[in-house]
Amino acid sequence: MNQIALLSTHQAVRLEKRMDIQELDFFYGRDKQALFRVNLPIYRNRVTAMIGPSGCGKSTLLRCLNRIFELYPGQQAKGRILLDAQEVLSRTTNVNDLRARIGMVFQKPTPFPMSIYDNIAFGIRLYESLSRKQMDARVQEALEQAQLWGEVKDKLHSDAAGLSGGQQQRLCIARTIALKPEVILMDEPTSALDPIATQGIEALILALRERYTIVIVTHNMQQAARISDFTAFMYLGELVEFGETEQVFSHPIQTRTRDYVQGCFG
Ligand SMILES: Nc1ncnc2c1ncn2[C@@H]1O[C@H](COP(=O)(O)OP(=O)(O)OP(=O)(O)O)[C@@H](O)[C@H]1O
Repeated sequence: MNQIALLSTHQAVRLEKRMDIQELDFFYGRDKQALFRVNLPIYRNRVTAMIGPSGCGKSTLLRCLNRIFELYPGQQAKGRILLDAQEVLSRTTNVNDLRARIGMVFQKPTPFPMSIYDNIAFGIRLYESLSRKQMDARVQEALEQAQLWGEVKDKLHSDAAGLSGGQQQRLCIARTIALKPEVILMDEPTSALDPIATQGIEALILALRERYTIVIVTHNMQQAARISDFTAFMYLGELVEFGETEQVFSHPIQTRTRDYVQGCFG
């Protein structure tokens, strides 16, 4: 088992790596290199935030973790990414299975044009054939974990487009959870939401940490400070600093990190 002891501010805690990014380079076409030799551990049952100014490579890095970038021609990752012992970037890795193990939630809530129930059931049907009763239970479990069940249980067969923005984003999280992922990637999941809906999603992320490993890209440094255990600060495609969130924000080691978290640029 891949464990390390890390001395946190208050206590020594044992951490287990769920993913490990090693010497990762990323290219958009031939000429544009967007990531440079990134090394980063992702710890199990922790929230890792990626922060940094616009264009520094946060989303690119996130999109490498489940190989979603491969949906676009000309994009290439070089280096190594491990999910436990599995080589994420290997040609022999089945990307559909990988994307079930590593789910993704996007910036804008993107419910499918179908009922609330079918939004959840749709993805499950691609991977498993469940009886109606089993499917009902899975849909309910996913909506409960996403803290949406109470609000939608009486209208499961209504169009998902009728939900509020915050509810739609929780539905997208439920859709991801329903596939029983190990890791959930979130790319600016609250940037299209109002402050109340944002609070709801932040509380949900903290609750989900009990069961899942979460990686979140955020522009919002307060958000990173509120909800993450670890923070990675990126700049111009390089990982400048990685550490416990409290350390990165209160006692950054690198000058560029300090300038960024103190709002000197960004
Ligand atoms: N499809 C693309 N083709 C070419 N270059 C791209 C493409 N997508 C992103 N880039 C470039 O790659 C670099 C990293 O972009 P990326 O979107 O990962 O940054 P980011 O930190 O997530 O930015 P933001 O916070 O603005 O979303 C930038 O220089 C960007 O212009």
